[in-house]
Amino acid sequence: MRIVDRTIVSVHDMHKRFGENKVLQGATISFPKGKITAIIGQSGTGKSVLIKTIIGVLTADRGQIFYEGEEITAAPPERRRLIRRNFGYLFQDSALFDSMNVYDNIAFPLVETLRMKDKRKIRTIVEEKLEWIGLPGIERKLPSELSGGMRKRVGLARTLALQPSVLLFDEPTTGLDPVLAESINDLIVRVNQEFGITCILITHDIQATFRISDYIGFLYDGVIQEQGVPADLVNTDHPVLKKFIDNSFSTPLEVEVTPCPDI
Ligand SMILES: Nc1ncnc2c1ncn2[C@@H]1O[C@H](COP(=O)(O)OP(=O)(O)OP(=O)(O)O)[C@@H](O)[C@H]1O
Repeated sequence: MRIVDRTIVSVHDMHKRFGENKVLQGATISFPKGKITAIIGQSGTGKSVLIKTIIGVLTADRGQIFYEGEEITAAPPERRRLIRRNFGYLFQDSALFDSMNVYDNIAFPLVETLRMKDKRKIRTIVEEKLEWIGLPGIERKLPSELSGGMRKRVGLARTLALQPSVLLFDEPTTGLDPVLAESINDLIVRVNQEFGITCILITHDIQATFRISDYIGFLYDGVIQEQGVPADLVNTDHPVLKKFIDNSFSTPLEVEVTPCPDI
């Protein structure tokens, strides 16, 4: 494993089972600060479960999660809640409130989570974020009036309004046509480059993953089997990962191989 960047979030020896279904069986992974890291693996291997334990939607049976060196899993509930404010999450279905227009959807967490009261400030943030996602002026629209790609963008605007340090994306391009999927991938790169936000990504779009990620972790059998820069994974000796990558690419994969010092 080659990681040369400072870690912001790490998961150590994570275990999670649902009845007899042992999903995570000692998963350990580090997420370098200010980088894009993707978790790949076959369907049903527990990628969503892993990121849901990171943001606290699911509670792990065993294991530790650290943020900036502080163990979230050992922190008292109030402290845990505060630390997790640094995390944003873009749900697969964007999770917008259907009965609220775009403005209220984006303003909602500012009022509810940050207890912001200054209406002018809230308006400025909402307008800024809509501008940034390339959809200015849609404040009055309802989610039902938006396309799938637009809903994803609005979901992203809402998450960005809270200024997270770490943003987790669960299948951000699923259900979108290739052009829209590409535009969402571009936005992930922009989120990372313009705001320096650490991005954690799970996706079935393996081609895009290898293109936009700085690091990739391969989850199999409840464990992160390998983590490294894309070129490391392409050149893996791990038979299952090798097969997974071969099956994911119909055309030969081109990954720029840059020298990367070992630590
Ligand atoms: N809340 C839950 N209750 C019971 N079982 C669950 C729950 N959430 C996930 N699972 C099970 O955990 C396993 C891993 O699911 P998960 O959604 O994390 O897989 P995944 O790797 O993200 O798959 P995909 O790539 O298809 O989205 C599956 O067998 C799933 O049925």
